[in-house]
Amino acid sequence: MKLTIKDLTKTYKNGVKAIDNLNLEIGTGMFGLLGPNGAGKSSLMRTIATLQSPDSGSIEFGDINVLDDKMALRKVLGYLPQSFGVYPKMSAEKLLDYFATLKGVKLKSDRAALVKEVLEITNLYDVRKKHVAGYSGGMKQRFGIAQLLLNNPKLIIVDEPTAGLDPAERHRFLNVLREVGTNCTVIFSTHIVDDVKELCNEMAILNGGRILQHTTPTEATSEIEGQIWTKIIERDDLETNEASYNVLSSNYNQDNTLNIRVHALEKPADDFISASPQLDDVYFIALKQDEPTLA
Ligand SMILES: Nc1ncnc2c1ncn2[C@@H]1O[C@H](COP(=O)(O)OP(=O)(O)OP(=O)(O)O)[C@@H](O)[C@H]1O
Repeated sequence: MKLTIKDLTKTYKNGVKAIDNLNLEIGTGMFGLLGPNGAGKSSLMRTIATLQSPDSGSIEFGDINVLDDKMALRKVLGYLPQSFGVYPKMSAEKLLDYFATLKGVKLKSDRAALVKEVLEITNLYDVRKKHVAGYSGGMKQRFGIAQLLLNNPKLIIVDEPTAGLDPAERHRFLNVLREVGTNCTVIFSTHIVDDVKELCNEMAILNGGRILQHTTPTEATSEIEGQIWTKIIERDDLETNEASYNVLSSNYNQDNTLNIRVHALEKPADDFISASPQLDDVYFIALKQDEPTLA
């Protein structure tokens, strides 16, 4: 099912325009919404999830008019917010069984089968007897996914789920999402470029409430093939280089020198060497092009 967002705008009471005339189409699979802090990712996700209303625009999911029929969307939605509640001292298995009861699954055996299934998908089956309150951050995030899977959602929205997870937990979480994303639409927001690179078949870069680029990771990197250049410089020379070249990023080497990456259609100077484009380059180019130019 396709999610279609048209001319969406949201200005908060304090005057911040968090969503600025945004248009986007999202199909089945993993969709990555990439943007820096304050780009408007949470605002957009909360709006799609019917938790807040936009000032204008429309959102459709399949044949559901999301803004007119919030209940219809909620029936097929699974939403994992950036941070979510405190859990009681109850085992994951019991808590999920309780949620399944609330959802109306009357037969104990049906609930047991459903709970087992979602625990297995989220890799929590082995720790099903442990209290959720004692789970690590990553396990809690996966439990959040288990909980929303009980509803068999068609649209899953996860807001910055990997923030604060250690690398191993992050990988486990991404693997779970990858599996879940095979048969529904998953929108996943992050400011971590690698999350999108590893997981998403489609992506959009968001900044200032606007979509700067809607693309696929492969297409985006191949478009800037031959335009990325690197050079090793002394730390103190960064400012000079920034003044002369379009420096996208700089990373320290062990000897305290810097490795800079520059975007240019042609080799900027003899001491640069060509580098293969990465998704980070795509992201930084998009953000730099969006910077207000000083008149
Ligand atoms: N309830 C609110 N009232 C007023 N301003 C808000 C509100 N929520 C968000 N904002 C502002 O709207 C802009 C977009 O915020 P939003 O949280 O949607 O961005 P984000 O991309 O999710 O960023 P982050 O990663 O920091 O959560 C920011 O300038 C933020 O300060």
